[in-house]
Amino acid sequence: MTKNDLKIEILHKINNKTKPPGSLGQIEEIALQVGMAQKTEVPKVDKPQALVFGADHGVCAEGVNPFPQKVTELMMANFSAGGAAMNVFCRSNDIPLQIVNLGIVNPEAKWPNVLDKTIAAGTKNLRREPAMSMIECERAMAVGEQLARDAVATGCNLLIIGEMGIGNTTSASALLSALTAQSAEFTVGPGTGASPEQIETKITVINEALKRCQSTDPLTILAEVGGFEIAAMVGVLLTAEDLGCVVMVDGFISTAAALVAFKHQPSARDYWLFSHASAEPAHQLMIIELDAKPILNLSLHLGEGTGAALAYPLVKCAVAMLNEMATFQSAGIITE
Ligand SMILES: O=C(O)c1ccc[n+]([C@@H]2O[C@H](COP(=O)([O-])O)[C@@H](O)[C@H]2O)c1
Ligand SMILES: Cc1cc2nc[nH]c2cc1C
Repeated sequence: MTKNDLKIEILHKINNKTKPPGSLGQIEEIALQVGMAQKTEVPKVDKPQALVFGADHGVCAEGVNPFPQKVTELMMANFSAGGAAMNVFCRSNDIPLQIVNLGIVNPEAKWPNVLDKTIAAGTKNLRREPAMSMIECERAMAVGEQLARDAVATGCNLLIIGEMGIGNTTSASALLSALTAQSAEFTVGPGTGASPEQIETKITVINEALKRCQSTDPLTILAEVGGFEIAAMVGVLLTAEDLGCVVMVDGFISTAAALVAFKHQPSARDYWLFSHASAEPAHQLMIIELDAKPILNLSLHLGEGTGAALAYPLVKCAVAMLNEMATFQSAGIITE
């Protein structure tokens, strides 16, 4: 069956359900997108897998973040113990959660239930030099790709991505600026609660990084101003198309990863669901650039994959609608 034939078939199925046409709004669009991604009119999202990537950022040396860098490590311990918001939401919605350490400043730190895929003890300071070498960036992307492949090989039919890394809103804003030629004044925001002075510093830091990094290649830009956890998410997002697996994108930082992946491989975008509109103001600019339609709008700005874990039940309902809801014919409802 061609792609277009499948689309017509799924739309026909949705339109014959016992409801006025289009009355389930975006739920109908989600059902269509998941069916198209899985190349079937009977898709499944009953085996989700959340992958949350943690890493530290050298740019913290510039004082761009209100919370101390050490919080990345402390939060890894919190994830390990099951106490973070993402642990709670995943447990509530029966989503298996894998935390992955891509490289925090303390190389000694190890935790139960946290996969150690350390690339280096945090990135370099992107104000002064490339955050990663191209080799490090490719290695981090390969971690994401391999985990996505392993998950799908063991039956996963929906991936959720999230991140944790103090300082990573500066990377996300820098990626947005570099990829869309928008000045840092428009792409920088409060992150975890930056003061007006810290926001000014973020803008200066990004402007200096952009002066150094003149490349237009998305993966070079990723290495220059991104982070290990962002690169790992890019790896997952780029693999989705090959796997025919939907990836649920979370907030500001994971959408920055989506922007990198989209600029590198535009066709992969059809495999991503945007779970929510982040309260970080420049997320809106990313959403416009990606022509995305976030599912939720709850003023979230935590990251970790929390928005995606919260939106997952709606995706489940969209698929259940497609698979289980009666049609006018099966319910015996005659309309003419
Ligand atoms: O996902 C979002 O929309 C979001 C918006 C602002 C902050 N965060 C989280 O906050 C951390 C980065 O914030 P900052 O201020 O240290 O750059 C990082 O761990 C992110 O997960 C996440
Ligand atoms: C406590 C805390 C938890 C987080 N989770 C994701 N980003 C975070 C940032 C902070 C500061």
